[in-house]
Amino acid sequence: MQDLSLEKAVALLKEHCHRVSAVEEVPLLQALGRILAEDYEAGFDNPPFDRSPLDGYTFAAESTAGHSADNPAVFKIIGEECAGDFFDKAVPEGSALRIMTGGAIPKGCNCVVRQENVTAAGDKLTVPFSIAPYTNYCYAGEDIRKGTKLAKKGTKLTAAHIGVLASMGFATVKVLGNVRIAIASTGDELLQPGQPLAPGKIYNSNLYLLASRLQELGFSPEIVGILPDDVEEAAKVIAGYKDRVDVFLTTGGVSVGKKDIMHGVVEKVGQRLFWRVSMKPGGPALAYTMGDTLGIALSGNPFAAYATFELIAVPVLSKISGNEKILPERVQAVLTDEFPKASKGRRFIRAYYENGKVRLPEQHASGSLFSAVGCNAFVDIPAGTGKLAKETEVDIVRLYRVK
Ligand SMILES: Nc1nc2c(c(=O)[nH]1)N[C@H]1C(S)=C(S)[C@@H](COP(=O)(O)OP(=O)(O)OC[C@H]3O[C@@H](n4cnc5c(N)ncnc54)[C@H](O)[C@@H]3O)O[C@H]1N2
Ligand code: MOO
Repeated sequence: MQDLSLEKAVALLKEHCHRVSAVEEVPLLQALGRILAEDYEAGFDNPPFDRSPLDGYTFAAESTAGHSADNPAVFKIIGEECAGDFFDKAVPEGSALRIMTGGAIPKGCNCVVRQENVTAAGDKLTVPFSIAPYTNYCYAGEDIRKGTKLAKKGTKLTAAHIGVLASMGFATVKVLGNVRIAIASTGDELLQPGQPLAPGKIYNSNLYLLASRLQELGFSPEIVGILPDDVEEAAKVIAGYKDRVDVFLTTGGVSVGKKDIMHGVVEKVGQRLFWRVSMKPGGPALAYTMGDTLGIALSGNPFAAYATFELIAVPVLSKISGNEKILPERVQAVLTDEFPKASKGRRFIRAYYENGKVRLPEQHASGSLFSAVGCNAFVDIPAGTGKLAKETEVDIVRLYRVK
């Protein structure tokens, strides 16, 4: 089988997506972290009425013109209004209404004075100063004007979004349907963090990296754990997910080593779609179908797993979920550092992109993860490229929201 280009590999996987998830309507309190399936717009001004920001008195400010401590303005208090009440009559000139914070300012009034600054005795209010119209006055729509775009389709809902949607009366929201994803790592060398380190062993970082990245992208993967380097055993576990998940994601065991079990697993559980993609890192990526489930088996090297996850798996997850926002974005940028190695084949290197410029860390090995921290892009280096000098214009793949 000839190596496929990255684009062809992604296209092949997309052709085999059997399920595109349906939009769900969920109660607002269950929507945190979910992805909006449509744009949300304000249907009314919020607050819906002009209101008081203080506990005090409201009246027509004009009646205080020219008044002072020596010559205070005097009003007749004709009633009171708390937040939630609605005083539906107009307040006549020379009259005032006691009002609490959040109360609707009635007709005939256009200011509020703090109760500490005035004197009330029986129904007589004494105001020892003059006050300009619309002082201490909150307008309807001060927070959100009718028609404001509250959140766009594809937004991952944060606590603040949920609060805003609640303030606009939405009891439920339409979100993209959940994509069912299971994730496992393969390798007898792997230990779970928390276990004591032992000779020849390493900790399983891939599963933590990719499961977390999936969550960043708005997915909730099922964590399968570590599968042993044993075809029978691994195949048994993976076959248990057939048709139960949309995507079964693994790392490791896809190259040509003695323990590279995923080839044997695929023979047992499904049909191979491709093996090997013309790229570094992660070239030995393997993909298969298992009934309606897509299997994506990425290389074990942590940076290879990360890069191929973004470049191969994310476009597929974008298609299944209907969330185009998570797709890596292609832009051009100018290198601020040199990359001294020639690239025989197509290569993706980690980078930090900002304002048209792209910086490179020192370490680029597939087995090194640390230097990817803080990176937010990959440089896409075409096959047959020599050393890259500073100031070279390069193609960049920007990752979704990695800051
Ligand atoms: N003779 C050849 N050897 C290799 C080739 C080749 O073409 N011919 N390809 C190399 C390339 S490129 C890659 S990439 C790796 C891919 O190997 P596998 O995907 O089979 O992955 P493993 O062998 O299982 O692991 C590779 C490496 O990564 C470490 N690893 C694995 N899983 C994890 C994990 N969950 N967390 C952290 N680190 C992990 C593993 O211990 C190995 O060091 O093959 C090359 N070999
Ligand atoms: O993907 Mo391997 O990690 O290309 O060397």
